[in-house]
Amino acid sequence: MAKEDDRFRSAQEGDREPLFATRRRTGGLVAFRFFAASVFGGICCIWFYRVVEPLEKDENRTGLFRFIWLVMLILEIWFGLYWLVVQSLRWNPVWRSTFTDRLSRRYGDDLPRLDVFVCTADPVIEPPLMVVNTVLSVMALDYPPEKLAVYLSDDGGSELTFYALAEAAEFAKTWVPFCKKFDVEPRSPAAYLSCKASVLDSASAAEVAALYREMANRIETASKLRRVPEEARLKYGDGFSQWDSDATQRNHATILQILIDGRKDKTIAIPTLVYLSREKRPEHHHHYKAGSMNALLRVSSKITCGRIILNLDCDMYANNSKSALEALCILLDAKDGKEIGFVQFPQCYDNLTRNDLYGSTMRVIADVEFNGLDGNGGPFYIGTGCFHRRDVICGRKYGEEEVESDEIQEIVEPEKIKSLANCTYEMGSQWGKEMGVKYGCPVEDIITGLAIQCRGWKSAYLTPKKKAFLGVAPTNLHQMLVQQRRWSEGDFQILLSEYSPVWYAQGKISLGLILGYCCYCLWAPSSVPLLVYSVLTSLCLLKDIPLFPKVSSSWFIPFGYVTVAVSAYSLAEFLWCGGTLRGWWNEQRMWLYRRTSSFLFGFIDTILKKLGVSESAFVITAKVAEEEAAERYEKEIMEFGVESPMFLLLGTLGMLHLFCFAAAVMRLVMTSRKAGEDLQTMGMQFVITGVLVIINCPLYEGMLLRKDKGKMPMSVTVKSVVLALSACTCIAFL
Ligand SMILES: O=c1ccn([C@@H]2O[C@H](COP(=O)(O)OP(=O)(O)O[C@H]3O[C@H](CO)[C@@H](O)[C@H](O)[C@H]3O)[C@@H](O)[C@H]2O)c(=O)[nH]1
Ligand SMILES: [Mn+2]
Repeated sequence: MAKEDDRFRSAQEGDREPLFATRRRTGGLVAFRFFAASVFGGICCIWFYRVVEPLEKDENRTGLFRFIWLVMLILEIWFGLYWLVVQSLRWNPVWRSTFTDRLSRRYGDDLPRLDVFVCTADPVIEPPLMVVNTVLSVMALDYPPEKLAVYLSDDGGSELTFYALAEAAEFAKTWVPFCKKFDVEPRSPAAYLSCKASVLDSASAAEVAALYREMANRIETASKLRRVPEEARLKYGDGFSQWDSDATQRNHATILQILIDGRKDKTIAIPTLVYLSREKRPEHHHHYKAGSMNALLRVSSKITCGRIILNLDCDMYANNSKSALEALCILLDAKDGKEIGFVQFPQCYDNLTRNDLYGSTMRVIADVEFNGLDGNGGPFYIGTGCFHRRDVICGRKYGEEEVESDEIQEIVEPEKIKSLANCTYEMGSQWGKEMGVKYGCPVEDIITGLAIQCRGWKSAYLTPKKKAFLGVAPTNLHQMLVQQRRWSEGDFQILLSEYSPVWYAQGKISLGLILGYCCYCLWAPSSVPLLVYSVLTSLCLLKDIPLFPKVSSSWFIPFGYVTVAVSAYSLAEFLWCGGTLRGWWNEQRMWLYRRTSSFLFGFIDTILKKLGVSESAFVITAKVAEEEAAERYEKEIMEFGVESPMFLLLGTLGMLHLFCFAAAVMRLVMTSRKAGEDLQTMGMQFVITGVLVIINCPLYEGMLLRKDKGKMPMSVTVKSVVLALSACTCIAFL
């Protein structure tokens, strides 16, 4: 690496100035640690109460009651320890800032080659027009075009996507120079034209807009008809001829087309653009996105071989044209930057509604927790918006010398390169294991990032004011839950895998970072305690069994303090990250739903996979919604609509809490003489179940009141009510 850096360094003044700065928090941190200690004190009191209380008044307590008490103790120990682990994310946060002016002064246009990998997999739920907008936005990045190459990996093997990319290659000749000349932002044409419609005063802007609309029309018509226009087939014949007549999404040869070749024609000011659809055969596992990333790594190494790689999902367009320069400020920094293997930007979205009904922003994760991870050694690699050093993602350990790779030796013809993307290429090799992105895990990104960190690299988290990349967040509950199920399952698999942060990473990364990984890797198992705790609380309310100290007792203080302190802190944090009160409330609901459905299913999936019963799959998140559903999303009306076991579980739980709460209130009213006494002993349970009922309101509405297509399917509602009612009846007469 030293050699490389020397080559890029011009002997100018100010060479020693760092290209980025790292800021730590000081004042607030002490207050936070003090607060955290007080909460932990409360948690210890709760544990203590659970242990000593049954010893004190033991008389009329049955075996069942003691058993429940023991369960509560175990659960509270779990919650307390989990809370402790989560504190690692807040213990030592850092913020990075970059000096792009210094970078330009030092390097000018003498920057390393940058290869951008965009992945798409399905022309129906990832519309080609959206994909090419992402591609165009990165082609127009503020970066010397002869040093930039954009690769689109199409796991859908779709002629429509190829056609759209060919159209985009034409349009880029107008779009890229236009962006640079007028310094427009953002550089996704769709985003630019929709948000800046009023600024289109110059003649050239109007011309570009018209050109874009024509192209968009052609692409959308083709997508709608699912047919490529004949004249395009003729025009891009050598591309289309690579599709065999019997090619399908899961069974086709490698298709590789260099649409714009910056190697041959050094005068054009447009980045290289390449379409790749790796070979797929039913008898070979394709390893989802990880497989396509590795194919891209190999193929690009024979075309442009960028020293730096940016990975993007097909919906994540570049919103900030300086992001590449910002990332290079870290990767080219001669001192602290040398140990950094990758630079991660947060995953942000441009289709969010005000109160973020599905909690898609993951505000606190992006604005608090990842800075915490950075302070402990570096954020995770999250699959999109990440700049890697090529040889690091390919397997280089920290301390080893970088292989010089920046000048392309010879131009290899595409026909020769194709074999690198064939199914059999990886057989018997280290690809997917020690080389490239790892296989076998639904969150290939997280495990790959962990492996890189275990090889001695740090990573850095960059959050420029102007968001670097914007994508499409899931717009309905089911998709959200499915996505979270994949994540929780994948993270839990990592915990149990040979790369487990607990054993494998020991001594390789800091304790804080190990705990940081654990927070997410424990998502799936944390579903069980929450489920048991909430159901037990409600059922015991129904049975009139007190589980918590009397409201008037001093033992109540720690319970009250921990609950209030933790909620208030989470609310403050949420507001501080720019959220709304409603948004926080929605987030709490999603917290509950994720945990009691996605994470539980993720947990079960993982166990089944370990037992060899099932394989985990990568369910792609749709990036489009049908019109009515999109309207409901805009109005923040919760979308159910499909029959899903996860909904059945949520519905049953919701109904169970409702019945228990209703029954307990009725009892309170009927026995009004001792109502005060009852409220004292059952107070905490009334509050917990009451909150569960209030938070479930949109669910009840969807099950019982709504008539639109997004309501809960009747079958799910009926099953949920029957299940919850039978459970309550059984328990009531137990
Ligand atoms: O067989 C596949 C499946 C998916 N993809 C692409 O992978 C990306 C991510 O898929 P998406 O359905 O959008 O999943 P998300 O949950 O939104 O993705 C997050 O989580 C994934 C891991 O679970 C990471 O791979 C992603 O980078 C990260 O953004 C998309 O561009 C897909 O086109 C492929 O290329 N091939
Ligand atoms: Mn996505």
